[in-house]
Amino acid sequence: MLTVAMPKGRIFTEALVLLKQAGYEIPDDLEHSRKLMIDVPNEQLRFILAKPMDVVTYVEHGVADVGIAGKDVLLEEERDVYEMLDLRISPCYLAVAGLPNTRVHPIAPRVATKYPNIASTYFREQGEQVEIIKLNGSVELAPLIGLAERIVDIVSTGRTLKENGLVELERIVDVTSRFIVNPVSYRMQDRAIEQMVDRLTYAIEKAGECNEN
Ligand SMILES: Nc1ncnc2c1ncn2[C@@H]1O[C@H](COP(=O)(O)OP(=O)(O)OP(=O)(O)O)[C@@H](O)[C@H]1O
Ligand SMILES: O=P(O)(O)OC[C@H]1O[C@H](OP(=O)(O)OP(=O)(O)O)[C@H](O)[C@@H]1O
Repeated sequence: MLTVAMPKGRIFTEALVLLKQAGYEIPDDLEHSRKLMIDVPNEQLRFILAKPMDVVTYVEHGVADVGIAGKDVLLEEERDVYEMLDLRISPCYLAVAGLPNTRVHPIAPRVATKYPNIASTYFREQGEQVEIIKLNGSVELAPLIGLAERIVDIVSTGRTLKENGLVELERIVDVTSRFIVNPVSYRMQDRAIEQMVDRLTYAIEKAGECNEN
């Protein structure tokens, strides 16, 4: 049996569509109950439902063999997992944003973000020294209230930036969800995992063809 760590929230629905396209039987419980661990004996799968940032932790520790995680999460913390597939779902990107005509503080520029590592690497590569302020959400609030001049955050439709009067300043990196695998599971359960990779690859290609038409 393979244990699959699924991210609750935004990615979940799109991931289920992909799994269904790959021909997996998805029980109603997975979509509609509050259960966090659901077995699908016919498929030899156990699903666990975790916060998106925690999926990688479950897979890294081997309590889940495989999982689905945003590239943003994988970039933020270096983890010992294999990234096997770009599932091409939940697309968005990480960007630097601020109020229009943002004046960066000359001595102590501050950047608020949920992604302190990605942000500090980015500004270091740009040759800019900044103070990173870690937030857990509602990051767009920071420039409005004077906590930081700039933010690094996810942009998808751009609606949150727009409705808060912020503008995108620089685009950092594109993000989609990835299929990740525990390295030991990959050795011990290679056939089952390869089969899942093949089925998902087929579903990704099928979804790609549908988008083209
Ligand atoms: N507009 C978006 N905002 C945030 N994440 C997005 C967006 N579009 C796609 N994603 C992807 O979804 C993942 C986050 O999903 P979600 O927002 O459900 O989790 P979360 O932010 O951890 O949840 P919560 O808001 O409950 O803390 C990201 O890691 C990213 O890969
Ligand atoms: O470009 P958009 O389509 O508006 O999406 C981007 C927004 O969505 C996410 O926030 P979320 O709703 O997850 O809330 P959070 O700020 O609490 O993380 C993200 O952090 C942005 O704020």
